[in-house]
Amino acid sequence: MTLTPLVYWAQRHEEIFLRVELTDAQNIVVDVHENSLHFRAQGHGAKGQNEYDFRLEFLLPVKPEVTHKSTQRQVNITVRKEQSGWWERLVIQERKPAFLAPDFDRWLDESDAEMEIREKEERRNRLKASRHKEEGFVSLKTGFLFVYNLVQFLGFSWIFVNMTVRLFIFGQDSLYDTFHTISDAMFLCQVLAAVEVLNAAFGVVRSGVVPAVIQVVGRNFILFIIFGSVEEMHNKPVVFFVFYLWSAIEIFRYPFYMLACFNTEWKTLTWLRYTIWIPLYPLGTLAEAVAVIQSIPIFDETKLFSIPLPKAIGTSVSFSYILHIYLLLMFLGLFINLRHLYKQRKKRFRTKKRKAN
Ligand SMILES: CCCCCCCCCCCCC[C@@H](O)CC(=O)SCCNC(=O)CCNC(=O)[C@H](O)C(C)(C)COP(=O)(O)OP(=O)(O)OC[C@H]1O[C@@H](n2cnc3c(N)ncnc32)[C@H](O)[C@@H]1OP(=O)(O)O
Repeated sequence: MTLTPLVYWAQRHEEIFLRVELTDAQNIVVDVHENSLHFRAQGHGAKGQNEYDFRLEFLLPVKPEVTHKSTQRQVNITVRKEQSGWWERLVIQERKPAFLAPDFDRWLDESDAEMEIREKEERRNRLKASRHKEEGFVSLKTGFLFVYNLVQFLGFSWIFVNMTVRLFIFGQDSLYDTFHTISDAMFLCQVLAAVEVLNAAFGVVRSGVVPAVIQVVGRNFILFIIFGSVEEMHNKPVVFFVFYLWSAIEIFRYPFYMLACFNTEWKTLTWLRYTIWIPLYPLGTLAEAVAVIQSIPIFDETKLFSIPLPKAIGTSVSFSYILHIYLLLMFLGLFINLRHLYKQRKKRFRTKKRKAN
């Protein structure tokens, strides 16, 4: 014998919710045909473990597609109304079937349901507005990063091309006047590079703050203190090697970032950005260390930046002591950044491989 389960119902403007009181329901069949719903399942209901069945003739047309979800305690059915609106009752007959009752857990009267719709609408509008704001911020950020990367790319390309052409034309002689011909452009690019520390610190890009600080402070120390403030260093060939090694990576790194701004990549460029630091970084650090070592006797002689001691002690502390400490810091910085770049490389090529699989 088939039995009828208890069915609770509630409505919204768009849909009907039915809750069928059946525990551990199995073999559930829910059919909607010509506005009538037929339910059949086995489960544990008011009359114990049995086959349960019911039929409902809806008051108004409904859509034929129906969704149902069973939990351990009940089966929840959602039927969509053909036309949005409020029904004065669920079924066509005026006397409701005995097994049907309002679902007070979900029950709303018409005005409450309208309020719910309004709230939903407001929530949707708020979400849309915040998405618009976010999109605005993203496009502003992308525009800013693109322009920044473009300026740096142009700056470092000018430096690299200029030095290469001069090397071809003037040969070894070009090594001695790098500072005079290139330093203004390098000052500009390296001052701008401070933006990279801010970008990392404020989360504009996903780079590490410490590696960015080491990179920018390290280079600017060499550029402004060792080269910029010591005239005797201006015509040393080491300036050529430092500037050339710095710009050799940047002519690949910045275009790589420019493409990244538009979620695009060119595989060769990605490979170059994440590979050529392997020889360049140690060589660049070595060239910087040579510059520091060459500047030590000059600082000793000129007493530039020396720290005066109280009169009772006499003399002053030469800046060269700071430079000795800096040489140690350089190798610590080199280690931190090599490790960081190695991790970035591994991450980049690992994710790429995974995506390809
Ligand atoms: C306070 C104490 C200071 C003490 C100082 C001590 C001195 C230490 C001296 C150390 C020696 C320095 C030697 C050095 O000067 C020598 C040379 O430079 S030689 C030349 C070779 N050099 C290089 O190869 C280094 C080049 N520089 C860098 O790679 C970066 O500056 C570095 C911070 C080291 C690493 O970059 P980052 O952490 O940003 O890694 P990614 O490039 O992989 O970027 C991560 C993600 O962020 C996105 N991103 C980053 N920047 C931008 C941007 N401008 N525009 C758009 N997108 C950007 C990037 O796309 C990555 O995104 P995703 O993760 O989605 O792929």
